[in-house]
Amino acid sequence: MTVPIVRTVAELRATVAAWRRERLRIAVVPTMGALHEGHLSLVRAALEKADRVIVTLFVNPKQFNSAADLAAYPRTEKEDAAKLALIGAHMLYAPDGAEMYAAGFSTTVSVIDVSEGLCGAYRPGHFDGVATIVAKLFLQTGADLAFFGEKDFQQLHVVRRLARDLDIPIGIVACPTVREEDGLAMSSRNVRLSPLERKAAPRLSAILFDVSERLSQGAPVGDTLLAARQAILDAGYASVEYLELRANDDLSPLQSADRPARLLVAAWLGDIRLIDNVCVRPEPDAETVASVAA
Ligand SMILES: Nc1ncnc2c1ncn2[C@@H]1O[C@H](COP(=O)(O)OP(=O)(O)OP(=O)(O)O)[C@@H](O)[C@H]1O
Ligand SMILES: CC(C)(CO)[C@@H](O)C(=O)[O-]
Ligand code: BAL
Repeated sequence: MTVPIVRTVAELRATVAAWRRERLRIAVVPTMGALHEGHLSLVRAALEKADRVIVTLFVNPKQFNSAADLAAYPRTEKEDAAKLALIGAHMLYAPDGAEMYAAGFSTTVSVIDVSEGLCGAYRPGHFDGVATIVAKLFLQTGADLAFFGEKDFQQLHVVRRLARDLDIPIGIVACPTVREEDGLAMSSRNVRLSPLERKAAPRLSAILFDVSERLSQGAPVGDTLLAARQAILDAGYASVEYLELRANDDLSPLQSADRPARLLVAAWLGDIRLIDNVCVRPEPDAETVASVAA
């Protein structure tokens, strides 16, 4: 089994046009490759909701803040294609840099507000790079639906705002974070952790879950987050960039967990930057709302 690999916008458009003539529903799953179960969960979710699923693979230089991080980013296209073929994706769209950014490329898509603070504060220009490439991928594929992981929670908000503000007719679907058995959020960068760092890594999610529980029971936000920062450092992390409570729906800063919220963190383990987030006071699901109303 193989998955067709498409390298050019022209070939992508020709295939999409043929699918459109058959009135097929098309989904896109943007990635930077080095696919793991987190990515595959997005592809499976897309396969459930659409007739054709395009997975994109482009290590986007415009969203990296450091040349070393870009150079070290894992590139495993052959293995990625094999994984996608196995689960039945319909296309791997893997353009090269010149196809995406032709000579003289001069446009930046910049989403304000939701891109400020959190990762936006520590990775200047990052979300401009993300918004620019995601806008291109949406317009190139013309997909009906796009699937993103909650692991990159701020990115999810940026992409939703981008589609809304630019009237791009695409539904953004959020998928839950997939974790290793020990709780570590799956990430392509995890392979760069040393064995010792990999052992320490899951303390981050354990602390997040613990703090989330305490905040939803009314623990004071300031003191609880201060103690949690120290606990992350005690677990072997070199530094904590941010550990913040934000509103689930618009990412505004919160001083108390009196509405559905997210606890978001970025921390360095050795020279690897890890991010994670968990919900605090999850939104009641439709069934709970119905039973309370009854
Ligand atoms: N553990 C995960 N669970 C669910 N979705 C994920 C997970 N990891 C990544 N994704 C999603 O996959 C898509 C592509 O992400 P990306 O290729 O950057 O992978 P990554 O593992 O997040 O890599 P890295 O964070 O090291 O750049 C994004 O929508 C991202 O949110
Ligand atoms: C959305 C994305 C593929 C854009 O390059 C990237 O930011 C990612 O992998 O999350
Ligand atoms: N998952 C977000 C991609 C990045 O770290 O650049």
